Amino acid sequence: MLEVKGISHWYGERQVLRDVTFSVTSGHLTGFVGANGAGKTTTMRSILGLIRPTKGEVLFQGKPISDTDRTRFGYMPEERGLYPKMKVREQIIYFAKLHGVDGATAAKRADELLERVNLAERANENVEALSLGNQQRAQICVSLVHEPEFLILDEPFSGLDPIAVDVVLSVLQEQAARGVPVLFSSHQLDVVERLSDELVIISEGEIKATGSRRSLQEQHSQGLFRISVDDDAWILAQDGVTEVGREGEDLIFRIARGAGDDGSAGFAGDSDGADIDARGQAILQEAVSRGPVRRFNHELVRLSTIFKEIR
Ligand SMILES: Nc1ncnc2c1ncn2[C@@H]1O[C@H](COP(=O)(O)OP(=O)(O)OP(=O)(O)O)[C@@H](O)[C@H]1O
Repeated sequence: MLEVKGISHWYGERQVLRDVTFSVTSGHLTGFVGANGAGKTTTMRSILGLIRPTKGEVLFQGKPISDTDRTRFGYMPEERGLYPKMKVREQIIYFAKLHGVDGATAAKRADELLERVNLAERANENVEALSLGNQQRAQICVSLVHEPEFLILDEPFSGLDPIAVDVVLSVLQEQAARGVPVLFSSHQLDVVERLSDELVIISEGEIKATGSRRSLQEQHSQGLFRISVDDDAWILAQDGVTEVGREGEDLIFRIARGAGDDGSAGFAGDSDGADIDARGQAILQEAVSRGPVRRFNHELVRLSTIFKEIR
């Protein structure tokens, strides 16, 4: 496990990280999400020892992280780090040797990895001859060739086509399944929603939320419902009910906490989750009495909505 503890960082007068604290555990992918300039790269560079944060520390397996630990990390930098004029396979072998892997093992692993990311046919081309997506596949091979104990990837999915996203994703999932903690940053919420099990959300240098994607979504989904009926105007006229969006014939609406105390939709009283659910049920019953209900369910909030709410 890797723990980031209370990291704050200033560039000159400007504070860009504020008491950043989170951990990355093994067995799954952790998505590090934030808008451009939120502080993801600065945090990752602090973990890697490429910058020394003004305050705070990073622990690996419970101890302050050392340079030796870091040689066992795999890193994919945002600016990518390949030599344009070197052949793809040679380059993977070169980086493996830099990490102390012997030549024969490096060659074997390079071939396996190139096969794995569907790049074997391009193995003997110069990096600069490859598309950006293929360069990224090569970069993934470089970050994995020394069989790292921790993987840290800065925007590994940006600029990839859907097939390449699936290839990179399955490679990362294999690593996670091997027990390697994987931290990847992204500003693409749709990608993160699909890919990561654990989330760390950062905004303007501050951690806004951490936890499993599912539990964060559930936490932010209280009072959110989806219904499909012929006429739904009466629902939106209820106290505390607001429209969140529409998809086809479906209305997605939220019942506010503490709403309905005037008795609308039948319920007064406490503002807890059970009460909101009861109000949802009351709306369903009324909808059924008014005509056919094609769909009614609790709606799980999209990550993009959570992101807007907590930012
Ligand atoms: N070397 C530097 N000197 C001064 N300011 C910097 C430096 N590097 C980054 N910053 C600033 O620090 C803030 C955080 O940047 P950082 O690159 O960590 O964000 P990010 O979340 O990775 O963004 P992006 O998604 O755009 O890469 C930004 O406002 C950025 O302009």
